[in-house]
Parts: sequence; structure tokens; C-alpha cells
Amino acid sequence: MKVGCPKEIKPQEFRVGLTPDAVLELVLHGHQVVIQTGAGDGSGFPDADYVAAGAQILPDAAAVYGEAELIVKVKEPQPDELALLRQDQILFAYLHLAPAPELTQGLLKAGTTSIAYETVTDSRGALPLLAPMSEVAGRLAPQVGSWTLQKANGGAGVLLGGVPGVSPGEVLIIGGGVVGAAAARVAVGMGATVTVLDRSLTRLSYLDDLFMGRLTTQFATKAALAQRLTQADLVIGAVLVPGAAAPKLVSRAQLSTMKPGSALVDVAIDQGGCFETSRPTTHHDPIYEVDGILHYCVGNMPGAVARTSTRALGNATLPFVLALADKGWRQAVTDDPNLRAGLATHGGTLTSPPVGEALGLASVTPDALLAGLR
Ligand SMILES: NC(=O)C1=CN([C@@H]2O[C@H](COP(=O)(O)OP(=O)(O)OC[C@H]3O[C@@H](n4cnc5c(N)ncnc54)[C@H](O)[C@@H]3O)[C@@H](O)[C@H]2O)C=CC1
Ligand SMILES: CC(=O)C(=O)O
Repeated sequence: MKVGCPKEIKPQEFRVGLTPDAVLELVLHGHQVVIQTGAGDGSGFPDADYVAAGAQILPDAAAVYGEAELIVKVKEPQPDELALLRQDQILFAYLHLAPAPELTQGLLKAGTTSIAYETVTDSRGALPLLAPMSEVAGRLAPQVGSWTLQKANGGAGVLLGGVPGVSPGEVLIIGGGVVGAAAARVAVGMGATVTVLDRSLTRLSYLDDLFMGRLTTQFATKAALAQRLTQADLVIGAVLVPGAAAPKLVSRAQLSTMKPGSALVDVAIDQGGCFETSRPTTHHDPIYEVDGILHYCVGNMPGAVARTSTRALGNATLPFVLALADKGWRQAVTDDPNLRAGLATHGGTLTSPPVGEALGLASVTPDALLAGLR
């Protein structure tokens, strides 16, 4: 199969979908790989590394999309990229369709077979292609939150770690999954006072054991959240209902109950955000203020640390990329229910019921689609 990897064009996105190591694996499996010139530069992989691994370098995105049967990239297609996708092509990337009606319609119109990294599962029901980037974004969240809290950035001027004689800042993490646990690890390391809210008692129990008393866990009722919000200096939004739009957990009215100059970091912004007042921002212009509360809502946080993120993502995606290239999409998703869980669109049909529900669109399950193709 001919596998293509374009340069990412989302603002300040420096990751790349294939590493030179992944190219070599594909070539050893008998595939051809085409890479857009400069695609790996932001992650520290010059064209020469791809050539050494056996790839062919093409001059622009049109050439890569024109030649490739399987497109492997990082972020959801931007409008210019949607225009290049074809019905006979497979797209493997983050898609986050539930909050994105135009992108969803664009993929349906293109007829492309698209597979969303963020809903591919593993045998435990976890999300192995989301997890590495959640580890990164979780670790970044207290870092960007503490920067946001600095006075010069509009924040209250609170140092999360405190100093001898002055209390540390309070960090509230809503959602104790992969992002939440990684954020807790860094926030605890900074010396902050950390509370994690989650609706899963199993997860809270795990975090309680892991942190051995160095943070507080609390079941995520509306009352608990309302009370914790009044104390927090930094709130990290890290909830996920896989495939679906993020639930709005903090209303605009609740901002007035918070301390002025506090910060919200909405990591769940890629699924639409879990604060009513969240709207997507970019690394170039990451924060804005509503009712005296700072908001940081960057949807591609791991892109800021691309050298780490590209390798971490590539480690996780490679087995699935090889399966798609070796077998074709239909056999690969038939053989592997975990990859099948990522199937989002095919031939103009939406194959993600949570996205259908979020956007009010007709959908079928991937199983029903495959049964219909038999
Ligand atoms: N902005 C960015 O650059 C990035 C964003 N993300 C996003 O971060 C979000 C979290 O991802 P993960 O931690 O990997 O998910 P996860 O599935 O590991 O954890 C989500 C947690 O939220 C909890 N939860 C669900 N509904 C809740 C509610 N109403 N109240 C309290 N807790 C609730 C679940 O029990 C679970 O423990 C996702 O939207 C993901 O796409 C991930 C990576 C990068
Ligand atoms: C998860 C995701 O969308 C990202 O890492 O950009």
C-alpha cells in the first residue's frame, strides 16, 4: 500500500504522523511511503532521516494526498485538507467529531474511510491512542496553569507551590483519568494542594492508593464541585465520555463564585470543553478572560512539545498503521474490534453513534456497516 504523511497545518502544530522509525517498519512490510517535505522538521526529523528510512519526499500536501491510499497524520483535517481527501482513501488521525459539525459533514461528503485515534480501544476498554497525548497534556496542564496565574498574564499572582510561611495554591482537577492523573502528579510535585473529582469510585480508589495521601479525592457531585470551585486557584478540566461531546460541568454563573484571577485549563476542549465559557484557543494566543477568570483552552497542547509527543504517539499508532497498510481497512477492522471502535466515517456514512447523537445526524455502528458490506 502507498502510505502518505502530510505536514500538519493546524496553527502551532509541530507533531508529525509518522516517525522515520515507523517509515522503516512500513518499508520492511513491503509498503511505499511518501512524506511531505518538512513534515518532520518540528519534531526534529529532517527529510534526510525519512529518505534514509526508505521514504520518498514530495513537495506539497496535494502531491501526498494525490498519491497515498492511507493518510496518517496527527490532527483533524483542516478545510484545505478536507478538499484533498478522496472516497478511496483511509484517514487515520485524531478527529474529535462530536463538537465539529462542519468537519463531520466534510468527511461524509468526501466519502473517506476515517478512523479516529481517540476512540480506538484496547482489551481493557481503555483508549491507547489517546493515552500518550493525555499523559503529555496532563503533565502540561499545571505548567500552563501556573503560567496563567502569573500577574503579568492577568492571573491572581498565586505561586502554586507556595513558600515557607505562605500556603500553596489549590488545584482542582475534574476527571481523574489519564489527563487527571498526569496533572495531579505534576501539581503535587509543584507542592500545590490538589483535589481530584471523578464519578468513578474505582478510579478515585486507584488515585488514592497511588498518591498515598498526597492529594484529596472526592466523588464528583454537583454540590462537591460547587464547593471546591470557591476554593480553587487553578481548575483543570479533564473529563471524557468517549466519542461524545464533553459535559458542561461549570456554568458561567459559577465563575462569580470563584476567586478573581483564578485559572481554568480546559484540556477537554478538543471534545467541546467542560466549562460553559470555554472556546478553543491556540498556542499563539492561549488565554482569555471571562468575568475575571482566566481560561486556557488549547486543543492541541501536546503540539507544544512535539519532540516528546511525536515519539509517544508514534509508538502507540504503529501497530495499527501496519495493520491498516498490511490488510486494508476492511480486513483490519474486521479482525480487530479495538481498531473497529475507531471507525468514524465510510463512504458517506457516519459510523459513530456518540457523534451522531451529539450532532443530530443519522449513524450506524461499525458492526452494522460491516454487516451491510458483506
Ligand atoms: N487539549 C489537548 O491538547 C488534549 C486533550 N485531551 C482530552 O482530555 C480529555 C480527558 O482525556 P483522558 O484523561 O485521556 O480521558 P480518560 O477517559 O482517561 O479520563 C476521563 C475521566 O473523566 C471522568 N468523568 C467522566 N464524566 C465525568 C463527570 N461528569 N464528572 C467527573 N468525572 C467525569 C471519567 O470517569 C474518567 O476517569 C479528553 O477530552 C481528551 O480528548 C487529551 C489530550 C490532549
Ligand atoms: C488528543 C489530541 O487531539 C491531541 O493530542 O492533539
